[in-house]
Amino acid sequence: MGNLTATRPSQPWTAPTASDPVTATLRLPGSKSMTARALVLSALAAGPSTLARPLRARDTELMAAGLRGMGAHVSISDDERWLVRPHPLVGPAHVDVGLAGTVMRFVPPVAGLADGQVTFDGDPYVRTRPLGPLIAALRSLGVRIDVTGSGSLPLTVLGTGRITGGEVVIDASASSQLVSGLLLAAPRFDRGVVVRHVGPPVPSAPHLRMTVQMLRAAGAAVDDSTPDVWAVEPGPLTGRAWEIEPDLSGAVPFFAAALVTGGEVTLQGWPHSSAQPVEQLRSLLQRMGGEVTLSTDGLTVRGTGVVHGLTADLSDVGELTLVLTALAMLADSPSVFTGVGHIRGHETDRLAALAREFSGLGADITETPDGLEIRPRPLRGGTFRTYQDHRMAHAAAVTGLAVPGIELDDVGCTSKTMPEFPALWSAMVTGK
Ligand SMILES: O=C(O)C1=C[C@@H](OP(=O)(O)O)[C@@H](O)[C@H](O)C1
Ligand SMILES: C=C(OP(=O)(O)O)C(=O)O
Repeated sequence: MGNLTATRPSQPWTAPTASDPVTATLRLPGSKSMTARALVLSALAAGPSTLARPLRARDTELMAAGLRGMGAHVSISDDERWLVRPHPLVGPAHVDVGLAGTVMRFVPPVAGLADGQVTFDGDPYVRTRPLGPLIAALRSLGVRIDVTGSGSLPLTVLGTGRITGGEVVIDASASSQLVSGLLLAAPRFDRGVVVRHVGPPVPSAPHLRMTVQMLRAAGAAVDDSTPDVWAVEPGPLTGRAWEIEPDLSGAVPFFAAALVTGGEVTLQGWPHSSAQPVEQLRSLLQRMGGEVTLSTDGLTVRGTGVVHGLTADLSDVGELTLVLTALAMLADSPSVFTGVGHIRGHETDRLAALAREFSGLGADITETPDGLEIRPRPLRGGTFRTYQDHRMAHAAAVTGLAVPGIELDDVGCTSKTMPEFPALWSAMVTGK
């Protein structure tokens, strides 16, 4: 385990401990997943688009820069409203994917539609994240790709301005993004696409539903009525005004603070109908002892200060595993999480990282092939390494509410999806 060296200087941080129940009303940044999809669909559309309240963070800025490098006009100077004016896509260009799964998997299909060469690379660790099935699928749909390194990245897409498309079989058990990437660009393929998944289950079903929903909102004809098969008709995408919802996964550590401290946290600006898995989250937090309500004020989570253990298959919501693990550490009974073997291929091997760092604080935690088993017992303060993983930092922050002296080696990794995390968190905990 252990990520390769990052270029960004690390930012040590001591997680604040809560002396009182946390009470906060928060306005949080936009959804990473919606911002990424809206940028891609807008760059491929026939007319201009706007993104209201997008996420400004490393992943989405890299997405904007990647599309801009291929010729799209993407203006992100206004925090509240980004503008995208499509323009014929051309190479040569270089796309820095950082550590972003969305950029590494959504942009290569777009590059196949560009006329010219587009090179891709990113942080050292991203080269280990699964990409092979997407490369193979794109090749079988008519895209020329040179893999120049020993793994999947770095690579060069030799775009010709068009992709034939058609039927393709893919094993997307490592990441739903392998399918989303193909679908988002597919309306612009000559024959559209029929993607058939064959293999162990595809994780993150809600993210695939978001892809289909946003494609349809942009005017694409998508058939997802057969399990594990997605068909996208060729046709123009329309430019539109995208309303980006607050990021639910980014809100989860704040909601967890309500459970741990017996407080109340409200996320403002939550829509009545959401593209994110709010019902799954509600059920998980309620089973752990929280109360989740939606009102005109927003989405509110209340806790009692007593957290219950949880046995759950988290395959739909793998990115929540880290904060739920922190909650499970503070629970009144054991927890068993399954269905998340694929998060070993996220920003770091998350199961190994969680087991290692929580063990270092005195936890009784066992890593299984596809999950974790946690038997709560008192934890002690100590160093918690984050491995460039924003959600490891979120987990450590939640633990620090109840355990004094949790020292993160680097909280700067939260810039991947929420640069303001340390400031927002400290303000919420200290009430200042
Ligand atoms: O499509 C998306 O926006 C995402 C899909 C999921 O990826 P995996 O299916 O690889 O888990 C999720 O974990 C990631 O944070 C965002
Ligand atoms: C898995 C995640 O990110 P990525 O989009 O880089 O896969 C995540 O944000 O938890």
